[in-house]
Amino acid sequence: MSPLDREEAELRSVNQSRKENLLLQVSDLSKRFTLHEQGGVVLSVLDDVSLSVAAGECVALDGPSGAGKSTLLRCLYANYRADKGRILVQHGGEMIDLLHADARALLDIRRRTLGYVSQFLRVIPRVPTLDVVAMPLLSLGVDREEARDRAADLLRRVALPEPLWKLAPATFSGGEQQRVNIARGLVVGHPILLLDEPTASLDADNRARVLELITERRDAGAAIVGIFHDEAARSALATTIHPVRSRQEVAAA
Ligand SMILES: Nc1ncnc2c1ncn2[C@@H]1O[C@H](COP(=O)(O)OP(=O)(O)OP(=O)(O)O)[C@@H](O)[C@H]1O
Repeated sequence: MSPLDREEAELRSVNQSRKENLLLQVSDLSKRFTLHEQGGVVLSVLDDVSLSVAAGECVALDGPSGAGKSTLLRCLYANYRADKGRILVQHGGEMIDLLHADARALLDIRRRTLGYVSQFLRVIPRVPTLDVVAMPLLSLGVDREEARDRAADLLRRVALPEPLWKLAPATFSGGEQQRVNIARGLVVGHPILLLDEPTASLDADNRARVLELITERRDAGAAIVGIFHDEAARSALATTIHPVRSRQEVAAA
């Protein structure tokens, strides 16, 4: 393909994204790991993955253990750098390719547009839960009182008992930590959400609360990509199932 043809194809795909209100468009994404400490073995995990997510859609990544679901989610958050392909994200009215975004642009995309709820809570020690949840809003410049009010609303929605709000979450149970993680991940109201097993450690009541929250976000127009091993979560949330099938091709160095 000549540079001119490529430019034209890119323009066509950007215009198409606008028309369909695609918030995330992934094309031909590949990722390999080179295990330098194990003889330089190369593990080919993602091979030409393409998917797109419009406002109000939830794509569930499906595939056996080791297929590359978490790797794909991490690539979409640019935690892992994909080797090839495009990850177009609608940010500030433009489609921006995460693979070519510089550190400053990436930070802004993560602050405003792209939210990620990992499986486990990672926080700065000794910060009270209410501030942990309010922090993403503070980093956007939201006033402290308003940030804390919005954090409190979410902690109420996930039924985290109020006496715990002033404590740091390090000693909380697995399910409590997961609910803090979800509250923090949803507090900004990012238009694109990446969810890695958001209900894995929750009992039935708390799972239902969290699913209701995420469903509300989806129906309000968020574009979601998630891993949901939990069948109840998947059937409540997914509008599309996207199979992930790693070829698990291993090559010697
Ligand atoms: N940082 C890394 N370095 C080397 N290999 C990795 C790395 N991260 C993932 N892998 C490999 O990539 C493959 C896919 O892993 P991944 O965690 O994405 O699978 P998954 O589909 O999410 O599995 P599960 O459902 O068990 O969580 C695995 O073989 C794993 O060993």
